[in-house]
Amino acid sequence: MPPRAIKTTRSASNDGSSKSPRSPAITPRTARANRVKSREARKAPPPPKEESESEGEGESESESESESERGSESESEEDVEGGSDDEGSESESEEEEAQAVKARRTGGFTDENAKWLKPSSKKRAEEESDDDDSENGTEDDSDDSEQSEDDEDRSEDDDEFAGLDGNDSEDDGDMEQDDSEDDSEDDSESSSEDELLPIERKALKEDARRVKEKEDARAEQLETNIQDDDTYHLPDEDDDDSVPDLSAIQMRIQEIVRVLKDFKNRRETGKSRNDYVERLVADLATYYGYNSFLIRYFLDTFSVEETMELLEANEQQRPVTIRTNTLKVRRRELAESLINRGVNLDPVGKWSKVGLIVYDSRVPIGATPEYMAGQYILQSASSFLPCMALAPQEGERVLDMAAAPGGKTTYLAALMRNTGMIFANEYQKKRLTSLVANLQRLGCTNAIVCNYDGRALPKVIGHVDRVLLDAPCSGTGVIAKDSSVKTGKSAEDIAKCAHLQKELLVAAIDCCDANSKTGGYVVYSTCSIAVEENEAVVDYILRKRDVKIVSSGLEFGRKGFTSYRGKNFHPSVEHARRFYPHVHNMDGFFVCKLKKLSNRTVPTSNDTFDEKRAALESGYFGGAHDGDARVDDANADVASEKDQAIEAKKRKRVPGYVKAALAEVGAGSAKKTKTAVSSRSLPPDKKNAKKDKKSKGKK
Ligand SMILES: C[S@@+](CC[C@H](N)C(=O)[O-])C[C@H]1O[C@@H](n2cnc3c(N)ncnc32)[C@H](O)[C@@H]1O
Repeated sequence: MPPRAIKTTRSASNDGSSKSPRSPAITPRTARANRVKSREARKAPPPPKEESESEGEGESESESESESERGSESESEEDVEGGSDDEGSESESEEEEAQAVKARRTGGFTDENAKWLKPSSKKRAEEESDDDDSENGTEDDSDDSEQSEDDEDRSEDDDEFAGLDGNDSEDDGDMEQDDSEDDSEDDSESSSEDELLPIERKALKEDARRVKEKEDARAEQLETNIQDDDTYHLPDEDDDDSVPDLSAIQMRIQEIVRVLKDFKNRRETGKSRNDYVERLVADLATYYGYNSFLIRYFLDTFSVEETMELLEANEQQRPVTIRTNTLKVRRRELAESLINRGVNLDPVGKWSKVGLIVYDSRVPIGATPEYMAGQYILQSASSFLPCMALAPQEGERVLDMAAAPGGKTTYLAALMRNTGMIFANEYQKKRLTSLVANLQRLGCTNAIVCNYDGRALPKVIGHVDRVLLDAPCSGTGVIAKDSSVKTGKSAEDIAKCAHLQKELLVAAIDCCDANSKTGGYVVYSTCSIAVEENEAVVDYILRKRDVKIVSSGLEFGRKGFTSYRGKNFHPSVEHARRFYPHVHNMDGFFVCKLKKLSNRTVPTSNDTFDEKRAALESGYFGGAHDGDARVDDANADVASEKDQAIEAKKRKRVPGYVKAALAEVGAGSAKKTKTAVSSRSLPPDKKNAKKDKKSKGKK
């Protein structure tokens, strides 16, 4: 039978996110929003399938995992089976069938990734908002460069309101007239009125009163907007504990964002930027249900507009994606089988040959015969990326250091066509069951499951050709999946994760054989968007081991940060890739590929000379607290005592590349500059203490 067209009964456009069979999670924000009376009336009824599925997912993901245990996957059987049961009950209308036939005739994979990569165009707030154009005007501003457009929107809105104002007064007049007419009608008892029952007359009056009330409210809002056009008066802190008025908070958020965009002209005299930002932090935290730490963190990492986009994207579920297990079936064959079962799907995009996006399905996608037979696995699209970056070769020895539930291990096995050997390690015993189950279901016969703390592995398995470290993390990239992250993560949690991640990455590098004929690569990934867990970790490893960052070969994704809040990272960190829910409509992810240059446990290779010198010139060694942090980190390393001794010796010497680089930038003697660097890097209080000590000594 010739392969049939894949485009089928999809009734909506290919933008993925809002058409996904997964429901939006019931987040604190949406739950609260439901309580806001003014919104209730406007809310579209949710699709019937939503509740059960999001609950299922929530349950499976809120398993008592500490942040260091958090998995980014939804491959476990429970997750999957919670999936699409209700979809099975969806009745098929004739119209749908007709559309299906039509779509089938059009034929073939569409592979239009661009469409799918865009998050759903309509933002939730917009969907929920009423027809108030002033709100829409502001929220439509998703682009950083849209300041002027925003202003345009504003003025249009204002015009529209101005029109309304005029109408309003007319309406008011009419209203009053109506009222008086009503009254006079009541008095004169016209013939039609005569026919009305008293209760009907009362209802008519009530209707008229409501219309008037609505018009008054609009007029009032218009006035507010006109006032706000120039400056926005920041209201005093809410200090009552009553249920927050989300509509008011939403309006205030918009106003504050508007002020921050043109602070000079729009701020209230006497209020600082910080006053506005702090209010914004509090309002966003209330509106979206986060702790203020995380909101502040996002605002420190992204622009205000981008933070808002991220927060909105976190309110929507990502599209459901599956990965074809090419050990058992080709994607086209799988797609055909699933289409025959009533699954509406498409390829995820040109960048993947194995991924399919599932729009909706008449059968539970985690319980089809094809699923049971291991022809596919439910896997988030961003989880494909680290495996693609690692690109394991047939016959190699590969280590997957943190493997459960096995989404990536099974992909590695498929890429290696079940040849060579994969060490699939998982530290948590209880997670081994899902790992083993997935390996068995998908028919991976080249994997050995082991149960070690990843940090101990260099002593256990020695050298392999490639290592994947999909590290345990804070999960700040997968908030749409696990809303507990919104309130459950603190700066301390992120610091703890970062510490473990550094130790695991040192071990990952030590397990990798720099002399491998085909490999010598390590891929580091997380489902966090926190810089401390990503760029800071790979920047650290550049100083700890003889490695360099290389291109991951991934076609898309944003560059890694080379500086963050006053800290400079090694310039090559830009080769790392960041993926975001609001940009790529994927789970937030970080992927970095490293090439091991030698098996030494200290970074001595000449290959890194240029990068280091460039880094030095760009202030890599000169950041305020950076210098200290680097030395502290070095002491906290898990390297052997011997390595540490070698390193201490090295630190006493001024390395050649430092001398050369310093000479090049015209600094005095290396010794002098070194002292200068170390004292510059002391925090002010320590500097003063040092001064005090000196002057005391002199006395
Ligand atoms: C992000 S999840 C891995 C997801 C997996 N790679 C996949 O694609 O299915 C991180 C895993 O690291 C495990 N883990 C936590 N601490 C570890 C350690 N010290 N050594 C090894 N694994 C650890 C967690 O239990 C968790 O299963």
